[in-house]
Amino acid sequence: MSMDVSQIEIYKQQVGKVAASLVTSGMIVGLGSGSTSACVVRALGKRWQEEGLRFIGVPTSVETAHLAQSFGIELATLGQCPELDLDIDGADEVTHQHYHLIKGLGGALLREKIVRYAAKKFVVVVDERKMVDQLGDHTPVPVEVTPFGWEATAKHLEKIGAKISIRLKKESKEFFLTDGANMILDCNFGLITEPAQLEKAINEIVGVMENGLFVHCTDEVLIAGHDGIQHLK
Ligand SMILES: O=C(CO)[C@H](O)[C@H](O)COP(=O)(O)O
Repeated sequence: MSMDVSQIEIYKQQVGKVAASLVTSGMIVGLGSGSTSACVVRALGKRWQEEGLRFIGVPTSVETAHLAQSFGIELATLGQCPELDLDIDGADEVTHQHYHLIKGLGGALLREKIVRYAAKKFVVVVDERKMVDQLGDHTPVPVEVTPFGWEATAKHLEKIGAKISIRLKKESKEFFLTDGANMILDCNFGLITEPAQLEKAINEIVGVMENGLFVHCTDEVLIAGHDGIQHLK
């Protein structure tokens, strides 16, 4: 679905504002990564500064931590706050049925998944381009691997059907490294019919830290599009 860049930006800001309205004072909130999550953090920052909203944020990336801190938002680690009331994060693909996700084009999938599973409720924020019938529609599955022996890990991934593209930094030909200093192998499996099985099969491979399939774990989806905001539960 092709769309004007400025229109997409407006959608992200709209959905960010609605997601931020779900946070109430006293909550412990997971703060996702990526450009849509950044809109949520900005909207929360505005509420923090203008309304005196007070909550504790648990960031899923260094970039998100810096953005939240720029508004004065109080942050904690999972060590300090192991149980979250709510986690709000973006996604690269969301299925219409069951709200299964592919995440990790922004490279924060391991921390995002850890934070998600520490939260009682998970709300996903997207624009309508991200909605698909089946995962693998237009996005590979990002797989976070430890750099030691990554070539062997890649061979195992190929054996289960992955066509691999090594994630590089945009500005150079160096390997992209996550906040945890791991590499990302973007794995194209075509259309994914059994996401739960694939999520498990990938994570059984030695050297794999985590993959970007989030299966049966989304509680609500906020979708910004030409009809306004849809709130699916
Ligand atoms: O999973 C993510 C980062 O690891 C992001 O949430 C996902 O890539 C969506 O990003 P954006 O909102 O910029 O499209």
